[in-house]
Amino acid sequence: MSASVTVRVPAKVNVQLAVGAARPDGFHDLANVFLAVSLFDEVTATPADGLTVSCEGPDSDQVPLDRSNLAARAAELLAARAGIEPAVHLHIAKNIPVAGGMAGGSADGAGALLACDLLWKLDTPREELLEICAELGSDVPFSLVGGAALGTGRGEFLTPVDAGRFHWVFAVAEGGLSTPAVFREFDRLTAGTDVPAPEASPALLAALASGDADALAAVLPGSNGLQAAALSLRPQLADTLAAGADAGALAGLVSGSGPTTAFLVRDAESAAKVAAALEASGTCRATRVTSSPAPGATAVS
Ligand SMILES: C[C@@](CO)(OP(=O)(O)O)[C@H](O)COP(=O)(O)OP(=O)(O)OC[C@H]1O[C@@H](n2ccc(N)nc2=O)[C@H](O)[C@@H]1O
Ligand SMILES: Nc1ncnc2c1ncn2[C@@H]1O[C@H](COP(=O)(O)OP(=O)(O)O)[C@@H](O)[C@H]1O
Repeated sequence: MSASVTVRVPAKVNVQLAVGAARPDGFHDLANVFLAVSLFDEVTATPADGLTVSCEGPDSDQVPLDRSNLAARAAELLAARAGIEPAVHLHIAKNIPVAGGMAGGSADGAGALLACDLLWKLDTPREELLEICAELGSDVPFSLVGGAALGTGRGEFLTPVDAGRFHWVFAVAEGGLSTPAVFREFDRLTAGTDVPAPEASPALLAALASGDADALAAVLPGSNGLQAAALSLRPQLADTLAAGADAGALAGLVSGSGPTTAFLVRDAESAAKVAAALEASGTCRATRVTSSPAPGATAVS
């Protein structure tokens, strides 16, 4: 019998993020078109006496190792439902930027949930796993499912959508941005205006399904409703977006709440060139070359 289970989980970019007005519970209704990209964290669950977390990777010093870690919270919630002790060590191999708008914490939560479910042989129905994900956070259900999906409600109700293959370069910023702070800035910037109910764009969904990079590039500008708020809190991101455009990206946008920026490029060759130019521009800390769609949480051992 294997002594541990490792699950690989993708990062995401939001090709559309339509944001409604703040709800009474403080959340915002969204039309959130999620796309999983080939940048992965890995979560390994190993039997242990208690619940512990460790993390390795370039940003690992920014990851909490206590029970506030979403991976630990996932193990606790699953164990409580099953009526067992969360006796597991969770090791996170982290590649997804922390507090970068790429759902890295959500990925680890979904990864830990699946890893513990397999380790403890619980065989929890998919629907129940998705309920636990939604309890962990708005983005966590999508991390489990991956691919491409429209998220409604606060992003937790998912409908799969068609997506062709696309190539992306991500520019990782220095430091993170707090998701609640970006939503608060959205509220400040839209105060006194009529914020329409969020709706997925049929043109964007058609472009996503077509796999035609030029068609998707044409509809990406303005598709992220949090971009103005992220730029307001981090004006330097405008320089990164300009550097990506100068480097030949077909389109650029802030990834979710930022501060990572995402650049749609034509192919793998163009991705390498755009990544090199972005790194040389001095407007970002690092780059990651990816493609989409990527699968959701998947056991690899
Ligand atoms: C903005 C998005 C876009 O996919 O992700 P990031 O770009 O940060 O990764 C998500 O909506 C983030 O989802 P997630 O990071 O899971 O957020 P949660 O833990 O559920 O909520 C954190 C906080 O963000 C705000 N929040 C989140 C989701 C939502 N629909 N409305 C909100 O106002 C609330 O202030 C909430 O207290
Ligand atoms: N496993 C985890 N990985 C990263 N951050 C985590 C994790 N668990 C909890 N966090 C907390 O969540 C915050 C948001 O992290 P993250 O999910 O990476 O960003 P974003 O919400 O922008 O996608 C971090 O600053 C950190 O305090």
